[in-house]
Amino acid sequence: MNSFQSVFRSDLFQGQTIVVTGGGSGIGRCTAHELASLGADLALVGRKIEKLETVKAEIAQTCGVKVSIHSCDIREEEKVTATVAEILAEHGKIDHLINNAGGQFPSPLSSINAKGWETVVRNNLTGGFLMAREVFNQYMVKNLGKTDMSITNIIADMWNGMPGMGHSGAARAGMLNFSETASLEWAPVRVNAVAPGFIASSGMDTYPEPMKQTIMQLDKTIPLQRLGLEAEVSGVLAFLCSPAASFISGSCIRVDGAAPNARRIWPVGTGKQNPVFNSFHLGGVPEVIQRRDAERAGKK
Ligand SMILES: CCCCCCC/C=C/C(=O)SCCNC(=O)CCNC(=O)[C@H](O)C(C)(C)COP(=O)(O)OP(=O)(O)OC[C@H]1O[C@@H](n2cnc3c(N)ncnc32)[C@H](O)[C@@H]1OP(=O)(O)O
Ligand SMILES: NC(=O)C1=CN([C@@H]2O[C@H](COP(=O)(O)OP(=O)(O)OC[C@H]3O[C@@H](n4cnc5c(N)ncnc54)[C@H](OP(=O)(O)O)[C@@H]3O)[C@@H](O)[C@H]2O)C=CC1
Repeated sequence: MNSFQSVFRSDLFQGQTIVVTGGGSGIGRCTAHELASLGADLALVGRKIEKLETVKAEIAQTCGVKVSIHSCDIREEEKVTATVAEILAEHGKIDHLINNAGGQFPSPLSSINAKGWETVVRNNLTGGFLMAREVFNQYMVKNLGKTDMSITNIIADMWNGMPGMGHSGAARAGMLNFSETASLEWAPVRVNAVAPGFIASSGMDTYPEPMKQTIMQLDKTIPLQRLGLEAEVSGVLAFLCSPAASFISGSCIRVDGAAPNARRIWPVGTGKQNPVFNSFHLGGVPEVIQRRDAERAGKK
């Protein structure tokens, strides 16, 4: 990625500092490029410093914004407190926090032990809470009303449950509720959630090959007929930090191609490629009903 072409105005975040957790790969890396291309100074947080160094070097090739990098496991309370203090010492301010770091291991519920459950809940709920609390307490609460500030929590499109993702789904549901409560307690700081569906991100490479193959074939079940792109999430994250979203708080924006709307009762899409849809908008007795009645009659 040599340069990021954003749809937003190139000086949108000039003079602002934005913290992106998980900025070393996938959606976080893409978001870092997008925000930097819009003039934001960045603080990138992740466990592996080498990944953050690479993204910092990539951004340095394309724009002159300030980028600081911070090795921190967001599950470690003391480390999070120290990291936010470090960011403030370097940048002097935090206008927006994008709580993107997260992840899980796929496993059926019956095989998850207490340590594994705890690991994933800490990664996708406690860690985001700690980051948000520290950014709010150390900076935002002292600057309320002076400028538009926001916190955006990445969750995941796991509505109605997802086999293999029980621990993560429970944590993400918690993160959504945390976002809603924080939007009440911390106003006028805007607190929102973004729920990506299946995104073809580098994060997908962490899954075993058979699962990746299954995910690649999910495009047929998604109404928009494809997986999402990292940039389609980063665009929404940039929007939520921008003045265009100044009256949006306590919300969750889904970025999922309408995947949860397709309940797999019948095929998705309209027009000739969808035999079920065709069968009942032409008037008369739909073909499916005729077939059902014929089958029933045959069974008598
Ligand atoms: C079904 C479709 C799936 C699509 C989902 C779509 C939505 C979501 C998409 C994404 O999230 S994309 C992002 C992808 N990236 C990741 O998910 C990150 C990959 N995972 C990790 O980095 C790590 O697994 C972790 C979750 C951060 C945990 O790492 P950590 O180093 O902290 O823990 P470990 O020491 O490895 O393990 C601790 C503990 O957890 C249990 N455990 C770990 N792995 C497994 C496993 N594969 N199966 C069962 N249990 C596991 C276990 O109790 C570990 O303790 P020990 O046994 O090692 O003592
Ligand atoms: N791709 C998808 O389809 C979807 C992704 N999501 C979520 O979006 C977010 C980004 O995912 P994606 O870019 O795809 O995947 P990645 O695995 O590429 O990104 C996750 C990032 O989070 C960092 N991270 C993970 N755990 C911690 C931790 N404990 N402390 C600090 N940093 C951590 C990782 O860096 P490091 O290893 O250096 O710590 C990594 O850079 C995640 O929360 C993911 O669960 C949600 C729905 C769908």
